[in-house]
Amino acid sequence: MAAAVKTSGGFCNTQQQWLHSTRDLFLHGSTRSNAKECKSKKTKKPTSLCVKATSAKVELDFNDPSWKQKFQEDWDNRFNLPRITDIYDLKPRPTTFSLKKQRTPTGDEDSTPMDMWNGYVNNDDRALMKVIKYSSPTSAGAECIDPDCSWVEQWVHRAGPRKDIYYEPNEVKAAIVTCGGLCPGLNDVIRQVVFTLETYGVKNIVGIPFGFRGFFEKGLKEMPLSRNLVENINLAGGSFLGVSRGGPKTSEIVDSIQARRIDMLFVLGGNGTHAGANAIHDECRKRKLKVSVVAVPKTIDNDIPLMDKTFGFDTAVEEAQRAINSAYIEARSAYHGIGLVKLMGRSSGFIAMHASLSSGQVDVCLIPEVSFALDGEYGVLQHLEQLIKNKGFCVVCVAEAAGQFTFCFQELLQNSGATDASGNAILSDIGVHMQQKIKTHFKGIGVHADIKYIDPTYMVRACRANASDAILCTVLGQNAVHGAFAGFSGITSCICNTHYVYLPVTQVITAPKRVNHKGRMWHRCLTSTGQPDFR
Ligand SMILES: Nc1ncnc2c1ncn2[C@@H]1O[C@H](COP(=O)(O)OP(=O)(O)OP(=O)(O)O)[C@@H](O)[C@H]1O
Ligand SMILES: O=P(O)(O)OC[C@H]1O[C@](O)(CO)[C@@H](O)[C@@H]1O
Ligand SMILES: [Mg+2]
Repeated sequence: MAAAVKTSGGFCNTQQQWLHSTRDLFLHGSTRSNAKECKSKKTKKPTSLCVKATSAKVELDFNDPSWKQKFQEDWDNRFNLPRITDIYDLKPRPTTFSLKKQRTPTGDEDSTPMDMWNGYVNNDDRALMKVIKYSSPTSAGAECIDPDCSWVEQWVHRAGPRKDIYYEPNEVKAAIVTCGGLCPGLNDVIRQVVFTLETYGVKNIVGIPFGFRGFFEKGLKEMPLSRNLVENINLAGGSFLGVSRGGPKTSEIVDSIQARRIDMLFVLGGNGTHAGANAIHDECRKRKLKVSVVAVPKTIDNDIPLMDKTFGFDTAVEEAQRAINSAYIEARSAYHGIGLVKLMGRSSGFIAMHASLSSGQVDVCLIPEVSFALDGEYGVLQHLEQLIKNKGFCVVCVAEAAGQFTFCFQELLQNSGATDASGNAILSDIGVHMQQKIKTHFKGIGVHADIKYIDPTYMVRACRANASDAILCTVLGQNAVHGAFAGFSGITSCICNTHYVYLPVTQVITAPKRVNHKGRMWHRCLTSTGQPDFR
């Protein structure tokens, strides 16, 4: 049987545009490069969310006894980490990274590594990407490779310090850049990258101001960084270096990297930034530059595939549930109160779903992955009417992309086709739209309704990282530096299945991760809200 596989956990009956399972990433590689449905309806131009799949697609014949081996070989090829030694003939040297430092009689630290220390990661160490073996494709949220769900094994490379390194620390110039929108934890990562570089013995560390623009804009000077300078930056939100969207062409960035003699570039950002980091890595390879480009996945949206979560997401959820709490208090205290909260998430509903779950105060959660009608017998407005009648008040949480970007469904709101400096589509305001619709509906039926609309927008991301994000940032930042010294480039430092790993950037820029509407988490959210199907 060829691999025209049944789709479990997809978003529409026709060919799925937004694929989210590992099985899909493997089997449907070529469907993703069909950008037809990703085109903006108005401009007919592909949106920047449609990044072409770079992974090879292997047709699997499940009657072939060696299909598992073929699958695994393709997997290993795709998840193999690119190294600077792929293009450069280099000899490694023993690492200078050691936590068991010997002390000289003067009390100064000597960075000579102790041979006996067993704290290094072997290049062949791996972590399992998936740990559930579904017995059937019909199991909730099943992600299966073959029709019988018989195969699970998928390994990725473990992150951490290696015994051998490919750079002389005292000759290294390392640069850090933070791109895209703000995200809690950016400063924590910057700080840990600097600390770890210094632990290796790097003296020349700089920050590139205001994202990729800092490579280009005249008047933006790189900032020398040191442990002393970044010691306390994690106590505040934002980015110590500044962020931006848009910016120069890849070739101009690499010209600048060459001119500045940068050996290691740490790129902190979301899916757009990762696409940029990959392009920089490719261009450096083309020019045969010995530069390690290492990304750290940042985005409150949590929409980068294959990883458990991106840093900043937990904090954003925590802040978002404060807004929900306020909406709940307002709604509960008003006669026929309706609390409405709109939460960020450019193309996915993770923040809305998790904040709804964590607050436990939401009656209706609306996300872009699940279509819904506002009007009609089974629409949201009819349900709100019932809630007001039965309970006296209610709370609605809507993701900013809800009713938009659904591709497979009827969209509620049309976008203007306008894009931001990075090429991301600018969304219509679903919150304001819903507020108006609710008002009109209740007026129309002659029932009093007191709507309190809260749009916390930038408040969920302009804050300092919470404890769990701070730990994640610490580990990811340190591992990014270990990855660069180990000679990897074009990788991202992330967490998969609770383990810290490196993934090739090519594997995480195929398409944004979206909530699996057939997955257990969304079903838990529905159990919590008690909302019906709005179609
Ligand atoms: N496909 C691409 N190729 C090269 N560079 C890109 C690409 N997409 C985006 N970039 C660059 O990456 C940077 C950040 O992109 P973007 O504004 O989309 O934010 P992001 O990294 O996705 O983060 P956020 O989650 O905040 O949106 C921008 O400077 C943009 O020019
Ligand atoms: O207004 P800005 O800074 O361009 O960013 C808004 C977008 O950035 C994010 O915070 C992260 O991608 C989205 O949730 C949101 O749509
Ligand atoms: Mg993005």
